[in-house]
Amino acid sequence: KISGGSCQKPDNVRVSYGTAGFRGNASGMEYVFFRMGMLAALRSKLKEAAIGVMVTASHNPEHDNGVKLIDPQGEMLAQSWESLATALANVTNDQLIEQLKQIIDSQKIPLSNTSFKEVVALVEGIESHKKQVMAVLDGASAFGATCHDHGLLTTPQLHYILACYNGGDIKVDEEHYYQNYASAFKALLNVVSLCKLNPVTSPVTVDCANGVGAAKLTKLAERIGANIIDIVVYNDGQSGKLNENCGADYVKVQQRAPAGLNMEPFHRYASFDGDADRLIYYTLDSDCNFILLDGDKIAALFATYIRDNLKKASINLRLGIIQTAYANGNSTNFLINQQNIEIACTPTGVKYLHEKALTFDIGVYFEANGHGTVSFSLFYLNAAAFDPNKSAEERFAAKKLKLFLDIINQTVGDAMCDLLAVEAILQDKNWSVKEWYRIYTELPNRQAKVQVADRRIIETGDAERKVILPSMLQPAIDELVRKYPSGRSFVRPSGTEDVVRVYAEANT
Ligand SMILES: CC(=O)N[C@H]1[C@@H](OP(=O)(O)O)O[C@H](CO)[C@@H](O)[C@@H]1O
Repeated sequence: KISGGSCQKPDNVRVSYGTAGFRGNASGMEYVFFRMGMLAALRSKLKEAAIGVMVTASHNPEHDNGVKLIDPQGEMLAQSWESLATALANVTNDQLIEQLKQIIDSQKIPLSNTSFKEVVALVEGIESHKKQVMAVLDGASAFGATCHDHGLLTTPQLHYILACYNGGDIKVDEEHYYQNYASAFKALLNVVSLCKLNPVTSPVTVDCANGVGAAKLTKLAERIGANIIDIVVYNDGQSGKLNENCGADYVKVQQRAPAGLNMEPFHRYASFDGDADRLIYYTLDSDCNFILLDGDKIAALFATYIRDNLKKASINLRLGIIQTAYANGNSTNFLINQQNIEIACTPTGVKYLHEKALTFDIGVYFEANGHGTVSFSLFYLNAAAFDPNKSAEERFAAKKLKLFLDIINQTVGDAMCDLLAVEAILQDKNWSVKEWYRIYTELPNRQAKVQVADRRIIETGDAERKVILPSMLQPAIDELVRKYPSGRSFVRPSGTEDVVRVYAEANT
């Protein structure tokens, strides 16, 4: 009763599966994992046993209308999401589990390892991350992969561990991550505080969006030591819901603090997103106006710090900043006109920024929403830090820069590492958040999303800054924008949600 689907997966998982256990409330990757896991579970554990009701669903809603529901005799029961929902409404989880049990009993299938109870757990609906982990482990084991389950991690921690693993360090684990970045941070602070009379010791309060970052940041802070950095964790997930009125995206888009956070002027506040790959800072000015220090400002801080130290070390490397259309116009002006730093603009999505960053010797890339990092090779800096032909001052700047870059997680934007990097620069420059946000003033801006019948009719060009189709749209935007000094606006279909995003900024 295995029926073809159109998931673009390797041959042995090409058929995409779920069972009637799918109640229509899983979505996106969760559903893909769920289907893969169920496929593997069914094929390997139940030996392709017939099952009362099967669903095949396609990745692509244009194929097969997205979904099919077939009974064991091959009879088509439903062929659209709507009819599926109706058909499934008559099958309870209990009934499905009962069916699975009967199949197992009747076929006398020996169950091993991850077994029937996990299939049942998938069907019953347990915490989503456990479902996903089991589904992936099951799916991967079924086609012979060796799996290492590292438990709950932030997204960047997982990237870090994988990068170490691919680099040959197969024993690497979560603790390795903390030790690596805690010691890198301490090493830089050791160097910078020696030449400073008045270290910045005020706390930084971090809204962890009630996500996985809370527990991980607490561990990292413990490894560094409270005498070196004072991190207060807010929204640690004990009571609030993930991303509900909090988190980096909420703060960035709403331009306001997470609910319930009592802020003091000029204190430092930061927000992670749920999986801790985005970071933004914010504070209040003396009139209690909310001041956002987003990905653009973090990029500007990183890039100017790197540039200044490259100069002091007399190292000639090509430094670039990569932005997207969402970068505030004044951040672009500041970097190009005042700082003379090279800028590139790519379409939205860190994979594009990352790729472009690699074309520079040192590439600083950030989306305005706080997702970003730095790509570099330490080769020149290591050499310069020990070059006897350089002056002590030059060697010192090279060493400092190397220590700074040691704090960066190059594999992907990492809220924890980026936080440490910001804190280290502020310490080194003896800056409060006030000096930092004053490097330039953002143009006032708004971001909105609009539901349309079919977002795919909008095609963009020039790194998503111009609409190509429908052809009447760009002239209409231009006409509106012309009315406002420093006005800029663009429209693009989202790549992750069924909406069209609209961005606008201007002098007022
Ligand atoms: C304006 C905005 O924040 N867009 C986000 C969002 O993409 P959209 O294609 O705009 O839906 O999700 C992406 C993935 O997280 C992120 O990389 C990107 O920056």
